[in-house]
Amino acid sequence: MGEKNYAGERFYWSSPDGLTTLAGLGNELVLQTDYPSKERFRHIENGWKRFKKYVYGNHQGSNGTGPLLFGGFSFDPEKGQSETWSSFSSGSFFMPSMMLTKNKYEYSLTINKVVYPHESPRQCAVHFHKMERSVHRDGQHGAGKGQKQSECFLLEVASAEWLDAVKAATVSIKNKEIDKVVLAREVQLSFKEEIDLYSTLDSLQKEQDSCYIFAFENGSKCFIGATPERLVKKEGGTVLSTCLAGSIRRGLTPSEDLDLQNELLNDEKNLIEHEIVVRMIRNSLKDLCERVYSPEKPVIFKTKNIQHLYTPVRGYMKKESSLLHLIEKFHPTPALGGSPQQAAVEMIRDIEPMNRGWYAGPIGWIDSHDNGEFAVAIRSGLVDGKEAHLFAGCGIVEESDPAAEYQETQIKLKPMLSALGGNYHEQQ
Ligand SMILES: C=C(O[C@H]1C=CC=C(C(=O)O)[C@@H]1O)C(=O)O
Ligand SMILES: [Mg+2]
Repeated sequence: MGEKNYAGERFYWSSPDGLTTLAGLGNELVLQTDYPSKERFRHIENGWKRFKKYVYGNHQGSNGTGPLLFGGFSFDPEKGQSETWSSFSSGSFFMPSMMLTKNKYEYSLTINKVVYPHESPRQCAVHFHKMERSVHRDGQHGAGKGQKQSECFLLEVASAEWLDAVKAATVSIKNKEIDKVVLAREVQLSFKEEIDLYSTLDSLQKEQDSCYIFAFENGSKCFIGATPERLVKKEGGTVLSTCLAGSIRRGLTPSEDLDLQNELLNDEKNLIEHEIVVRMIRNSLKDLCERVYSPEKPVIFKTKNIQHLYTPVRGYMKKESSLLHLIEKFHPTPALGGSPQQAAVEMIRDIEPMNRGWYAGPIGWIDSHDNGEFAVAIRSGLVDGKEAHLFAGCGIVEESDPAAEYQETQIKLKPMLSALGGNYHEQQ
């Protein structure tokens, strides 16, 4: 919805448990940062704090209603700019002019307005009425025209270099320079026709119901995806994070699927990949929380195309720590970066043959009470007219085999390829 008045200024978010769905229109307030360091999290936080001092009324609505920010951060602010991501800052958030929230079965409409000194209360009241009426008028838009089987050329970017990088990483791990690093690659798509964002979102929503579905529109570009990985959810003093790392394909029959599940639960290479993430998240939370709970062993998490090892981690904070501070502590977890964190990020910067932009960065929302939820923007793509850039990565550990990791990225690309609905032809 909102295409006529708000194209380029829209977002969509839905969490897998169906608890919170948000659709926002219009950039009523924009907070952006280009700080090339961890300072970027505080920069956004300070901007939001300053703004909140002037928020009228004490909003006590349910989750994801009232004035809130939606946005995200790039993976690595020190990587430098690229043509593809040129309009994306290292952190960018907006408070929508209008937002529809669905909490399970309850719908709420939020209208935000920044009031300037010259505006009278009457003018504001007229504005709120107008906005509310526009929702009813605009409500019928948004059904996807359907882009199924649109012809599309698919170009694998630097896959030979990526395989070399995976090999080089396993050598560094054997030499004890690093424990784990996540390496990602890019695929470029050129469609004959404009990509239909509605159909894409619709397919993701239907096909990837165990994932967070997100779309962040920025001018003519839209960053969109279906990620299974929560970074952090904060509700009052309760913090929930999720470790998702270690993967295997889905079986073609229920019994093959179960065999693969058992194989993954007992596979040493994948258990190491996973354990490194759990250790880091647990330790980060222990610094901030008086109690941290997580099961001893991972369980299986399935999406339509892939199965993962999964460990939830929950903590109760000692003293209030902000959501953006939690993001600063966690990002990037070893599910996206590696371990040790700094060495892994530097290695990615040096040997990964692409610029991640917002891929694998934190994306989500934060309300005026500092509650909110962020996911890690994987299984995602940047859509621009007829073009799309898709990304997929793998956790590399000592036992990693480049060809097997390549296969894993192929599976991770499937959700976006399917949602975009192309009839794909490989371009050499
Ligand atoms: C980096 C990605 O996946 C991460 C999340 C889950 C499992 C992963 C793995 O098994 O390698 C990755 O760490 C991606 O999908 O691009
Ligand atoms: Mg893996």
